Amino acid sequence: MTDVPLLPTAAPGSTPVRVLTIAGSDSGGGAGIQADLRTFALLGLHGCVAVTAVTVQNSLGVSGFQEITPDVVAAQIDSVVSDIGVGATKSGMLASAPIIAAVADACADVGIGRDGATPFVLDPVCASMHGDPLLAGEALEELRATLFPLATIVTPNLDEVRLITGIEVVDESTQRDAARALHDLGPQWALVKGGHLRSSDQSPDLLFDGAEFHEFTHARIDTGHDHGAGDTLAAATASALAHGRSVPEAVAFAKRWVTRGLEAAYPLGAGHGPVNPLWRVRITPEAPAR
Ligand SMILES: Nc1ncnc2c1ncn2[C@@H]1O[C@H](COP(=O)(O)OP(=O)(O)O)[C@@H](O)[C@H]1O
Ligand SMILES: Cc1ncc(COP(=O)(O)O)c(N)n1
Repeated sequence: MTDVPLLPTAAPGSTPVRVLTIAGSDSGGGAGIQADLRTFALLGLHGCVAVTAVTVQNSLGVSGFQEITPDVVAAQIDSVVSDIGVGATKSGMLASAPIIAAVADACADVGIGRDGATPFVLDPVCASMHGDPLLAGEALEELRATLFPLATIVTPNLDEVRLITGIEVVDESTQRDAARALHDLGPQWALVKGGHLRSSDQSPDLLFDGAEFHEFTHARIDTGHDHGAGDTLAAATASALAHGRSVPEAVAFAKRWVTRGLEAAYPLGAGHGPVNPLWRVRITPEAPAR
């Protein structure tokens, strides 16, 4: 099992480091806001949420979703930041162009993003792992134009890289091309995740800041239970950034965290089970399986 050095935790009774996720709800509990909150809690952070959409989802796929109105999404961000304060923010499913525009305005207003004080991890979620759309097609341009330039780091998977840049990543060289193209869209750092690089026995994630490449890799884990892997990686990155880690340190930490979660992933329902951060909870004696 992968060794994960953990983040410092607050003493009982003292306020933990806070972090905000702007994302959709997954009724199956494996991805989206639920994955983010599992990661935040098990790393000892206090997670706040701005819900963008409620999906009807289980291990087999997403059968529908209801968007939250853009003004309510923006108001959640403002409400949390003005009172509770957050050390970092991550976004996931944003559903539509009007929600993206409202998120961009709200983040800029409260100092979230590369020119503000609060680091912003932008996971440009376009579809679920089952291929069900989670972002309107016409919203891609809004994402590129308004949120990419605000991001401290963007974390697309290879399908999202293709949609955003038109580049098909098949090897190390095209992964570098994609990182350059993503960086040109304005984020401080671009991370091209290699989880979908099925031709490799590795899962190489490539980080680029316009000058230097950093690679984070691990041997590919043979599991069909990888639901929520991207959300978990982005949530752990935001958690480490909230603790003041640099971007390369935060990604290195998050890569180990998601790898450990993939090693401990469990079956759920008839489809894909989730990445599992619950390995952190050690209850003895072990409960019998149900
Ligand atoms: N089978 C696997 N073995 C090891 N790491 C994986 C595997 N699948 C995904 N990962 C890692 O999980 C994280 C999420 O990656 P990816 O699956 O590409 O994103 P998404 O969940 O957004 O589709 C990345 O760090 C990736 O390298
Ligand atoms: C609400 C929500 N957010 C994000 C994902 C992506 O996760 P995955 O790629 O594992 O399906 C999802 N399925 N649902």
